[in-house]
Amino acid sequence: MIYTCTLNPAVDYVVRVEEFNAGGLNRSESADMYAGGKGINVSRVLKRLGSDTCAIGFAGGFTGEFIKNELDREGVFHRFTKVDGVTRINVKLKSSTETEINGPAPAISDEDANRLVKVTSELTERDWLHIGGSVPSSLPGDFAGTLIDAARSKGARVVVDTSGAALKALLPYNPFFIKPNHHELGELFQTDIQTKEEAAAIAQQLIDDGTENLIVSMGGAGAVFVSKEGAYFAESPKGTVKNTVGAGDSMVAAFMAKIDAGLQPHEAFHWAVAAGSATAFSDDLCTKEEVEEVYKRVSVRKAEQEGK
Ligand SMILES: Nc1ncnc2c1ncn2[C@@H]1O[C@H](COP(=O)(O)OP(=O)(O)OP(=O)(O)O)[C@@H](O)[C@H]1O
Ligand SMILES: O=P(O)(O)OC[C@@]1(O)O[C@H](CO)[C@@H](O)[C@@H]1O
Repeated sequence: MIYTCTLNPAVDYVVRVEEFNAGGLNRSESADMYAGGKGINVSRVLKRLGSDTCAIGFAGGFTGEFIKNELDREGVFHRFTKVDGVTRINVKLKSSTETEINGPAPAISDEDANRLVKVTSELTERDWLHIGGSVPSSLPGDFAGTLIDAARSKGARVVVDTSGAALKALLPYNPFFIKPNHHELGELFQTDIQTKEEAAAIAQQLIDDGTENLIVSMGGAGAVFVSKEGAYFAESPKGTVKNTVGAGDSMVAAFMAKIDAGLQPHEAFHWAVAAGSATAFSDDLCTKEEVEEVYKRVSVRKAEQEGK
């Protein structure tokens, strides 16, 4: 079972405004609400791809109920730790550009935090623990590490999808898989990554330090995969981009689903890029059929090794 842990879930409120006028009254043409947050997106895609998954994390208030109802509607198992506060609403404004306003997390009590640690300590060596997204500021700084220790002590495989200081703090846990985008990877090394070759060279340093598999996503420019077996480059297929929210999460879901199904990592990478692009080309997250169609249009090649 692939457990996804979203410490700070959200209702994603997606509004479309033809021409956004900052400081004026805008009327939206459409407004849609989705159960959001990185782990929740990953679980929704895993379910669509046919993998066993369960979403965990903290949820509270009417927004927490909305998320649970939506997951029930899609048949996604969940086991959230109920908190007293209200789960946030994140505004995703689609106009000529995409603007995001992500809300703050509700306060999490020590008792609720301990209840979630107990859930991850019940995993087994057949399970995965994916931890994604921002960490509520009321939690201890090393909370995600505590969850990882609890899951690892039972033999579970750990995947981390955070950024900035949170990602830096979790790298010493040697995750099985991480997927920063090129900005997030550059931020870790205080550099600006422009090309796939630069991304691969920096990713290699993290592999040398103990991360097992790493995808660097680069939006419409494609992605890079690095492991001990070498580096691969993928080109994103062309298409009409409707929504990139959750494109990265779709990649993570497809990579885990295909590894869990026994595929080689570079093959799972090919599916990951297809899932990311399939989500970018649809209004909501990708479906299995969309991923299969886009897969045929993704090209992956092994990177030349230096000196060859
Ligand atoms: N314009 C695009 N055209 C085609 N594919 C795209 C485009 N933008 C994103 N993708 C696909 O989605 C993947 C992930 O995109 P990106 O690098 O933006 O991830 P991200 O920053 O983690 O996204 P998010 O945090 O919004 O989920 C890319 O590697 C690519 O496969
Ligand atoms: O504020 P965080 O936790 O970093 O990111 C949350 C979020 O932007 O990530 C998902 C897309 O990856 C959205 O569903 C959600 O709103």
